[in-house]
Amino acid sequence: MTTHWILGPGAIGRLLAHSLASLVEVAVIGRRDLPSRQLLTTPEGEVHVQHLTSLTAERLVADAPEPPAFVHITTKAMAAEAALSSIASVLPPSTPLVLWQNGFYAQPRITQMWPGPVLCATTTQGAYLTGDDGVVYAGRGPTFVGDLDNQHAGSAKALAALLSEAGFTASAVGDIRSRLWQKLAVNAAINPLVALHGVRNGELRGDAYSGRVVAVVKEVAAILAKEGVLPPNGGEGKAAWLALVWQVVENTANNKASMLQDVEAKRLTEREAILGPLIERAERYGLGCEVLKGLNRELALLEARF
Ligand SMILES: NC(=O)C1=CN([C@@H]2O[C@H](COP(=O)(O)OP(=O)(O)OC[C@H]3O[C@@H](n4cnc5c(N)ncnc54)[C@H](OP(=O)(O)O)[C@@H]3O)[C@@H](O)[C@H]2O)C=CC1
Ligand SMILES: CC(C)(CO)C(=O)C(=O)O
Repeated sequence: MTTHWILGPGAIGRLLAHSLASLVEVAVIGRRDLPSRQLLTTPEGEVHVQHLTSLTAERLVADAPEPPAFVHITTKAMAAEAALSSIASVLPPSTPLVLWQNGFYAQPRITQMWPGPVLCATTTQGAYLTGDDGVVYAGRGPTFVGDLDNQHAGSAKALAALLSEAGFTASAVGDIRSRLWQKLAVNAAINPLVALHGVRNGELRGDAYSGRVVAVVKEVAAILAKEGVLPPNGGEGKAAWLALVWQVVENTANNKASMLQDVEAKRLTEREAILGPLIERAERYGLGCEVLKGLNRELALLEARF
């Protein structure tokens, strides 16, 4: 049996571990010990119990086990590089990595520094933790896999096939870069506003926030046009981005977005991975991004109080 290491035993990491465990050998690696008896609550409310091999990075490095076929990095975006460094000494440099982060921060950095294949996965599967021994699989959604330079189509295809067998709806794609930016655009329009104002996604439709959503999308659409990311669904410019954002707001109206959950738990948000790349590109292309900068500043001030 091949082995997959899952580095970052959070919501997505544990969902992945539960899903893959019957097909490949799985080890979940974190910063602290977790119980091996783990619960998964399905979207239909069924509870499955599974024993997962879980160990700390420190213990893994001390044991120096046989190298894995894949390492999935399932930390938050800003933690991905530190997590990888913590186990890099026991990884052959040719080990394929799979990055599951939102945003466009970890992906280009790790692709540039890691000698082996680096696949990126973008998913709309939804999951959240209920403690050290439980994860709720909150909603099903597609997963796309590919690498930023389109050099590893074979690995992406093999991984997508395995993920599909494990119950994900996964496809290998040749445009993962655009898909990551597309998700980032939606996250930039929704997450900071709901996190700052403590509201569910659907409330963005009201008069208090809708103008601010439009203002964010206007800046994002201009930046992505310069970046060469095509507007979604074959549409044109800002209108197409806005239509996508309102569609996601509608579909997730009752959601507490991930950034709001982070703020409520007083955890650092993924603002640097979502707003950061947009602001950096805007500055590179000489475009205004005062709205994005303002949101970033407000979030930074909020985080400073944690
Ligand atoms: N949850 C979801 O529904 C979705 C999440 N995503 C994306 O997936 C990524 C992960 O999100 P999610 O699973 O929700 O996040 P979580 O916060 O639930 O999980 C992150 C995990 O990473 C661990 N971690 C942090 N630093 C390290 C380290 N140095 N070494 C090992 N483990 C570490 C944390 O452990 P500790 O307890 O020690 O802090 C935690 O278990 C994010 O980029 C998110 O945007 C994408 C789509 C959906
Ligand atoms: C699409 C959205 C905004 C759904 O809540 C999301 O991806 C998130 O919460 O991070």
